[in-house]
Amino acid sequence: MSTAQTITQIAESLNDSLSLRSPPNQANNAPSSDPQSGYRYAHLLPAFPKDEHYPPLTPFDHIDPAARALSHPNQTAFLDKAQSVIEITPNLGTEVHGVNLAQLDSDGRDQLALLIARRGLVVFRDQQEFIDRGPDFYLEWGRHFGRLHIHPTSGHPEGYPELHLVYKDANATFNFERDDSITTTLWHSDVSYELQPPGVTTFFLLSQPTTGGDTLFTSQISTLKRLSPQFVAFLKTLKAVHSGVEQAEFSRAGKRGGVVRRDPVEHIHPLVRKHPVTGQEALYVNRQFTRRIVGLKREESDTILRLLYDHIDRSSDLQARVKWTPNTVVLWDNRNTAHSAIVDYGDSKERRHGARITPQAERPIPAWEGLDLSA
Ligand SMILES: O=C(O)CCC(=O)C(=O)O
Ligand SMILES: [Fe+2]
Repeated sequence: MSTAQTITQIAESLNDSLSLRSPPNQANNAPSSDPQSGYRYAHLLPAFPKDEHYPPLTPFDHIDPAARALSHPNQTAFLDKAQSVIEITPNLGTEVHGVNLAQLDSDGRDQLALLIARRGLVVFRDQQEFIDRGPDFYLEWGRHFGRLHIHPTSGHPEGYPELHLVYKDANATFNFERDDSITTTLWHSDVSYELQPPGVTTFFLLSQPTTGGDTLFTSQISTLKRLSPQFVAFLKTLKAVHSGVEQAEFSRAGKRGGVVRRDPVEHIHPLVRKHPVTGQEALYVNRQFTRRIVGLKREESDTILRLLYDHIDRSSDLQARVKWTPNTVVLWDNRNTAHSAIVDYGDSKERRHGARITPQAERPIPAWEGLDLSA
């Protein structure tokens, strides 16, 4: 596919609320008539081949990398030579300077997974080697943490369907959030409609705007803790439907003309899940994909979900905001955090181009063992 075709596809296919916002760091982000000419990461631009179709995902046994680090005599040995390790907020987020992710061995990656499980979000600065190693390395990196997910609708670099891209430039003119909502904030946990949603997730920007386009994170361990014990006890008895149907329909919609590589699925997950390694309990609902609480009347379900979404939206005191600098690589635990892009650079003609490596993890473990997920 030519660059021009690729970009046309992008404009046609902005398909998920995450997939099209965008900016560069190392490379050119200046507006030009052909934003792709001379672009350093042109080979990683999103493509939407129309002929891709995948069968349903099959269950698999997930062995959590963080569990392997528990028996290590020094569970944070990979940080021993760091220049600095800073807690971004008390509730979540650690920022690390002076550790080269591209050089982490298997033990180091396991320890990293454990830190991510504990802190929810870990931000690494100055990771040029990681980013420049390219897509084959990204896949090898991600496979350490779990089976790689192929996104059903988002753009990916040609030949690398496992890499999920976010992208916006002067020619990608429309944007789901700004079109039909008063806010671009959309808290979510990635692809929570899958039976085995992602765990340790890696995300970085190849290009970024001069200002704006930060990413928000929140701790779902902390949002849960804010609720009264009585209410939490009730929530633990509940399970909810998470759906990929609207995302697929959005992609299929004529005006965007995007792809649906895998038929959309819905799965039922506990409202409160337990982390397989830390045992910590986290709220597991999100505005983007959670649709209804099983067994409750519609009004009851709507009211409880709205309460929880409002709580997540408003809890700035439980959130961290990542400001992107060139060569930053961010990792989060998709099981106990939620995040949102911030599309405040919408009028800018600059490019924002990000890549996500998305290993799947276990089927969510209910915090209350008695919860029956079979029905
Ligand atoms: O673009 C961002 O800041 C976040 C994108 C996102 O939500 C994702 O890739 O999962
Ligand atoms: Fe996301």
